[in-house]
Amino acid sequence: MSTPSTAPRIAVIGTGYVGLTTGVCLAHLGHDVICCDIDQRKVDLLRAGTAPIVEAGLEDLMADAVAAGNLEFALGNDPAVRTADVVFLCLPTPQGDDGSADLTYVTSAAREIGPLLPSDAVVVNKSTVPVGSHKVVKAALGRDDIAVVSNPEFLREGSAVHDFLHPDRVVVGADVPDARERVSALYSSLDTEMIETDAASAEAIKYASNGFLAMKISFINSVAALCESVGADIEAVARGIGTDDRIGPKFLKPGPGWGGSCFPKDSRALVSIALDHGYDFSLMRYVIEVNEQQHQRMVHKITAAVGRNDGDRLDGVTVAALGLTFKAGTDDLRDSPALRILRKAQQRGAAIRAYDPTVQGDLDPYRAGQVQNFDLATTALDAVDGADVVVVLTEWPEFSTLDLAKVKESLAGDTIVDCRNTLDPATVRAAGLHYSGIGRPNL
Ligand SMILES: NC(=O)C1=CN([C@@H]2O[C@H](COP(=O)(O)OP(=O)(O)OC[C@H]3O[C@@H](n4cnc5c(N)ncnc54)[C@H](O)[C@@H]3O)[C@@H](O)[C@H]2O)C=CC1
Ligand SMILES: O=C(O)[C@H]1O[C@H](OP(=O)(O)OP(=O)(O)OC[C@H]2O[C@@H](n3ccc(=O)[nH]c3=O)[C@H](O)[C@@H]2O)[C@H](O)[C@@H](O)[C@@H]1O
Repeated sequence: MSTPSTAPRIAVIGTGYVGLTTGVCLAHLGHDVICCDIDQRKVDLLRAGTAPIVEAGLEDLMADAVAAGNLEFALGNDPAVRTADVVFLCLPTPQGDDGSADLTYVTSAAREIGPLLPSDAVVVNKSTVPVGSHKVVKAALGRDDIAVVSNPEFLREGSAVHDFLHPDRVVVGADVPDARERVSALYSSLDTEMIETDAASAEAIKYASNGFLAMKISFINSVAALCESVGADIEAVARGIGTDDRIGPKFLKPGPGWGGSCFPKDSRALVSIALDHGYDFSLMRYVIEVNEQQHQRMVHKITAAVGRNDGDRLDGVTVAALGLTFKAGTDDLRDSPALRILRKAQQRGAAIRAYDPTVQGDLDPYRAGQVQNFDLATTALDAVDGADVVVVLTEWPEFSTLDLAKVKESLAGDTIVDCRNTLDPATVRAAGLHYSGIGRPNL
């Protein structure tokens, strides 16, 4: 795609999951984009044509956009922001000690770029930030002439490119109509619903979306627990309720509890935002509590699978953990339920031998720290060899086609705990193994 001569120049600050996807996709849509980051390793990889994250289709689109002359990468934000018409902030907003969102990355970048921006530039906040943050960003910029627009992002890791280019909606919130229109125009070639609103509502939409989705999963996990008690099958129940248009079939997959870089921090931030404004969002507090119970329920399943009682120690038990990322299709280990559950098993004395297709070879120090004290295997069967129990924690497709005869042969124990309902119980049983899933009847 060639760059139209009137194309706005876009600077994207932060090339993580959101920033890189945003930069690459906006360049793909024909805009003139420069992606900036302070991480030398990332910028070196990007300039060499390698995406630093696992994300379907991203590297190919990136190569096309670079070849078309629409996309560049820069170390640091100066001088890119000096000539930018629109600057996207795609910076981390991690959880602070009290559960609130930590805005430090966003405000320090805003303070840095404020004095550098040309007078007609617009700053777009794509990071997930508490309601009212547009005012905080504006104050940090220190510029009365620069409008701040909220344009929250709804992409999922693993399908980020698809989600960006085929969104259910694009939300653009600003208190200055002209700035809102300039940002909305960047998405004009997408066939989607545009939700144009004020900045505070746009910021609230993002937290309410993530909160609602987390609630849906906590709900289905609770129904799965009930199914186990009453002998019903959660797969049938989820199908039965999901066909009601008002409920919908998505986000009704039971599992080990929701995790990842956003739901855990955003659900807590929502509780914190509400409290700051005098409202006790008790529903959301329970959604979080149910999720924590779900992790604990998985540990109980592991304990039961090796013939121990609830609460017993797991000394002498080797757990073969299949999957470490917070879901399939991503290499992200941040707040992964798999890690939480395995750490709990470890605290009870279990040894962990883990396999994940994205946790291989030389890991960067952050990832290596996440899986510290795990024995890392290079194949699923290698992890299983001599273990006392197999626990499927991430729904990687390769686990649903495991050679169960070989598992049976090499496993010291006799049970697969399937925290993702990714295996067929009858096939597992036919291989001579016990099957323990989520909300599935024990036949
Ligand atoms: N990961 C996801 O799927 C989604 C994340 N979000 C939100 O988007 C925001 C960003 O999240 P991720 O992309 O996951 O974060 P990330 O941690 O993957 O990426 C952030 C990037 O910002 C860079 N950075 C930090 N300070 C900088 C500075 N001063 N100048 C330039 N670059 C700097 C870091 O080096 C890093 O590459 C967060 O608020 C998150 O809640 C929203 C939707 C989806
Ligand atoms: O703000 C964000 O960062 C993003 O958070 C989620 O995206 P993501 O964290 O990439 O992953 P999801 O696919 O939503 O899964 C989150 C967690 O819920 C779990 N999950 C999801 C769906 C389901 O039916 N059951 C279930 O247990 C997943 O395994 C995972 O642990 C949202 O889906 C995105 O819309 C949002 O932009």
